Amino acid sequence: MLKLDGATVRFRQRAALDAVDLEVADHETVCVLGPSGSGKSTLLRVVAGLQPLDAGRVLLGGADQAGVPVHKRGLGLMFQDHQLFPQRDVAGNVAFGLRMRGASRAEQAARVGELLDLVGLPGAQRRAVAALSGGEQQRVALARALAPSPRLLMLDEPLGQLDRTLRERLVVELRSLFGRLGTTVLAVTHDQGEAFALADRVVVMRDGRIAQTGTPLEVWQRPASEFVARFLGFENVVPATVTGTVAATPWGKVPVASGSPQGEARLLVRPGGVRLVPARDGLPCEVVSRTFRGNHVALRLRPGAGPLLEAECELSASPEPGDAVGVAFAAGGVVVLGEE
Ligand SMILES: Nc1ncnc2c1ncn2[C@@H]1O[C@H](COP(=O)(O)OP(=O)(O)OP(=O)(O)O)[C@@H](O)[C@H]1O
Repeated sequence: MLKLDGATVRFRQRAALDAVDLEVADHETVCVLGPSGSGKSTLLRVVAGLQPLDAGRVLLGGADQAGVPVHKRGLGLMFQDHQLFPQRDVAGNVAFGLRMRGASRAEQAARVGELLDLVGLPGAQRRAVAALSGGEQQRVALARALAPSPRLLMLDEPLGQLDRTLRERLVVELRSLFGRLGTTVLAVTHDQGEAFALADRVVVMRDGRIAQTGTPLEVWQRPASEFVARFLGFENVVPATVTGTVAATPWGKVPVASGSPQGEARLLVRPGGVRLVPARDGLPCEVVSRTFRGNHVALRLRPGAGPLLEAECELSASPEPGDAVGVAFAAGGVVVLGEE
């Protein structure tokens, strides 16, 4: 469906996109994630035809898009800077792309009704856009982008303005909607929770390049590098020397999976791989803090040597700050990271 082939954009000397290769298959939802300035918006703008390439190609359905203007690419755009038209009502906004294509009034009305049902705003045709909540406006923007049945739907921070509860609900609705419609989606977000909930595949960007691509589970379980691990919020990363299935670290010996890369490496211990045991049976640590996180407790532990350790435990088994605990490591929660 979509292919980027060595896509490069430079602003002055700096590459905002640096020879990016990316493919999105029919019916696939791909989320591009990355810190501010990593090139996410530039990537979307290049695909939309809003930003010319300095090198490389963008292909849609196998056809090179060089010289093809935005409105001829068959894309649905829901961008932060593409606000709704405040002077038009909901129906006027949703029908925008249909009018541009010369659809009859009857066709427009039927399609608008269908789309408002789809996004959970049945009967909202005549409502004023300014009188809608943020979440409702977001749904109208989505209906507008979907109206002309685009071959590729592109979303830039689709739920960026909304509060967390609404975002979490909408993300689930969006995923099921895209599944039902068979829409192909390329979305950009800096919120990993959103990307992981929405995507079939995530692409993590760093400085205009792809740092890792994989299913949400693959990236979460096996971050490719220290950059990706830290971007995902993991903090237990230390230097290590791996020999067989054991890594020597500042926290002592840590088991690693057989087949792990050998020698000097950076090592990630996911909080789930840190098990609490009686103080005399493991690495002795003091509990520095604990934070309730819904169904578990996040702990910060200070070992005798090495950096602080993040751990997780059940609500009912949680020690208190100041308590002495022991730590054992589980190989299933340990990842030998690749080179940056
Ligand atoms: N029009 C422009 N002129 C000059 N530099 C630009 C322009 N647009 C983007 N850049 C630079 O290109 C780099 C990538 O920007 P881009 O907006 O693609 O990042 P992003 O990952 O979308 O960031 P954010 O999450 O903050 O929106 C940044 O260093 C940015 O400053």
